[in-house]
Amino acid sequence: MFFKSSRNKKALRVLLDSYAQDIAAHFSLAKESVPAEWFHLDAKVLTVTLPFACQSQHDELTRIILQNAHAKEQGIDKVQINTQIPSFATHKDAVINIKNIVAVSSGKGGVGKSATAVNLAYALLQEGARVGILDADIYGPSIPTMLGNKTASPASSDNKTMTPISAHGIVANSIGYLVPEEDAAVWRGPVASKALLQLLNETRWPVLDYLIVDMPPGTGDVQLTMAQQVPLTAAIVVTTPQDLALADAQKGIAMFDKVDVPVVGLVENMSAYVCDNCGHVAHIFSKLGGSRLAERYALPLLGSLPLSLSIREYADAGTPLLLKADKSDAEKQIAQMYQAVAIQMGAQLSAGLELRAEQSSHLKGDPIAIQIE
Ligand SMILES: Nc1ncnc2c1ncn2[C@@H]1O[C@H](COP(=O)(O)OP(=O)(O)OP(=O)(O)O)[C@@H](O)[C@H]1O
Repeated sequence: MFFKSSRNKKALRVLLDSYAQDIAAHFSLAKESVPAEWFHLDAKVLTVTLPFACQSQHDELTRIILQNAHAKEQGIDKVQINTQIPSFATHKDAVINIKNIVAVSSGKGGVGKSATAVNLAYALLQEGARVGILDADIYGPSIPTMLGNKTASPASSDNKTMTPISAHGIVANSIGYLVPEEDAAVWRGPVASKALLQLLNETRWPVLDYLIVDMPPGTGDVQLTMAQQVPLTAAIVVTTPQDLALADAQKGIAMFDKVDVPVVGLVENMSAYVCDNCGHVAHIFSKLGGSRLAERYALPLLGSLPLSLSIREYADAGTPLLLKADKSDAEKQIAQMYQAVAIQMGAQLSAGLELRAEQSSHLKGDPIAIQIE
């Protein structure tokens, strides 16, 4: 080992402290959220094991660490960054093979909750996480459209459980794959909640780091029951910046508070429109609403996404914008915004939540293979 004497132990503490500072600053975390256990030093090689996926940041993190004055002093010349996403504690028992379930919700309809859920799922995948998506929007399932597989239907070998649908590296299930839209649209609340629990528990999920749940819009009894019955790790509230949507987003925050599910952050969608021709920025749905709401509730603003033709076109065409190989500059910017949301979500979960006492007893299957097309 590199540090042997007590004097060197002190040097090690100083070194790790200084790395913790660097990493916390990079991810906008408090320094206390970056514990010494993330670091392992062996001779001149520093291994950093992060509890969230951030593949796009590994090179930058390596650069930051190697440039750290203490690292230079101690002759560290190699950095290895690993990802090990843990399972965070929930009030209800975990679902088999799912480490963490994150609800994407909105107080108001049509604010872009499903588009956010889908793009977040692919951003998490690109950052190196294993991801599934569950469409809980029983009354208006749009995930099959956004994944481009409306006519798919989950196979069942035993008539009891379903194999989720694979879509460009993630897995999904939705009531939209199972029954005609007009049938589900007339279900009463208890039937809708039961259908969601069945979808969740009777799907044979591979081992997933995150299952993203696209909740039905609103904060009524159905949403409350769903939030209560599903072992949610945390929730994200999506809003547009105008007053009406913000008022409903507050109801969403209050709903999760009521059922003791932490809100990991807000996403402001359709925050501004940038004209493709002249670059003029128009705040169609008002300005800064998301950041003011985040401030009021002391919640992280995970990201602000523009009103963008590309977001709509890719979502409606069922082709993930994030996975497109030859993105235009504008598309690259949007992809980076979603990646930042994904990284912040993971970082904030690790900063704010306790670990599940039993990490692996509910993980019984094979992990989904990460295949980015
Ligand atoms: N940032 C954006 N820019 C442009 N169009 C968007 C954006 N976000 C979502 N959309 C589009 O707006 C429409 C509604 O989005 P979406 O279905 O995601 O909303 P929702 O909040 O889930 O709706 P619902 O209340 O029906 O569940 C879709 O056509 C989607 O492609």
